[in-house]
Amino acid sequence: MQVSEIAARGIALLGCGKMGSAMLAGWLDRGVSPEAVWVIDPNPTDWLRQTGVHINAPLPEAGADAPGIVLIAVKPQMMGEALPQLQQLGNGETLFISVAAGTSIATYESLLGANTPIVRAMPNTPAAVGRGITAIIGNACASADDVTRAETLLQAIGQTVRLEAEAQMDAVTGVSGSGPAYVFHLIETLAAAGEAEGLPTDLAMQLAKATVAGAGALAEAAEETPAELRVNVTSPNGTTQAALEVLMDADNGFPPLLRRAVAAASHRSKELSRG
Ligand SMILES: NC(=O)C1=CN([C@@H]2O[C@H](COP(=O)(O)OP(=O)(O)OC[C@H]3O[C@@H](n4cnc5c(N)ncnc54)[C@H](O)[C@@H]3O)[C@@H](O)[C@H]2O)C=CC1
Ligand SMILES: O=C(O)[C@@H]1CCC=N1
Repeated sequence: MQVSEIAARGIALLGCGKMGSAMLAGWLDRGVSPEAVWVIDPNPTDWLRQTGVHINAPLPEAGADAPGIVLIAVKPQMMGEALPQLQQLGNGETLFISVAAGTSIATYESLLGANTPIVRAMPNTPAAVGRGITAIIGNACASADDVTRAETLLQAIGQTVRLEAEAQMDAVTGVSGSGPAYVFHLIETLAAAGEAEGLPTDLAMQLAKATVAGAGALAEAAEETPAELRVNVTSPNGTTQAALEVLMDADNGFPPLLRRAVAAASHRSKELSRG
């Protein structure tokens, strides 16, 4: 199934910030007609205005002309204000897809009606360059076709994976949803450490960015596991071993630090779902 076929019945996009605009850009690149997209956002950007999509125009009414898909990409805190205008499309043919962190399927069912097909998704910001990864799960009303349509739409911004249970979404959010921020912080701190060792600021940042991007690309392309790739860099008694003795320390190294960071993100995701 092509994205343009899925969009033929119309897509309403609620919220067109970082995530919404990455998805919209991916769909338009894949041949979706701007005429098929209705964006609702009180702060349309210049980029959005020049796409030719409908902006804050009245949505086609519920029934035969209703959009086939509503994609919700507002902040969880804005949901109470933003969602009521779409309630009339609940309990019908329209498939709702949400990328909001910590907003549970049960919350949408209570707002839109228990007979509403809903797919909950968790993308990440490398979506902006088509390199995101999005985990998805449908509710009991979502048919196999609904989940496939959601998956195809989200593949416009990168890979997708299907979850077995909604409960996995909190851990997914802690690993891949928030994960790009951990990697960006790794780049910042690697560059700062290079500067502390005497490198000029720009050179240290260039080295740190290229190292993280190159290692990421190698980890994805190589047949070896990340652990094997790590061993390949590490000469006995060499420089890498000296660094890894610090980083792999069981009490103060990466393992307990990342364990705590991912647990904190997952915990916050659970708190958000409780409202
Ligand atoms: N940024 C990230 O790394 C990720 C974000 N998400 C989720 O994606 C959703 C959107 O996040 P971002 O795009 O980062 O936020 P953002 O702040 O860039 O975009 C939110 C958009 O919603 C619009 N908005 C505010 N009130 C509205 C209303 N009443 N009706 C319609 N639109 C309204 C804002 O004008 C803004 O353009 C959030 O729910 C977040 O949890 C999910 C995964 C990763
Ligand atoms: O920080 C957040 O809550 C969102 C969800 C995942 C990434 N950003």
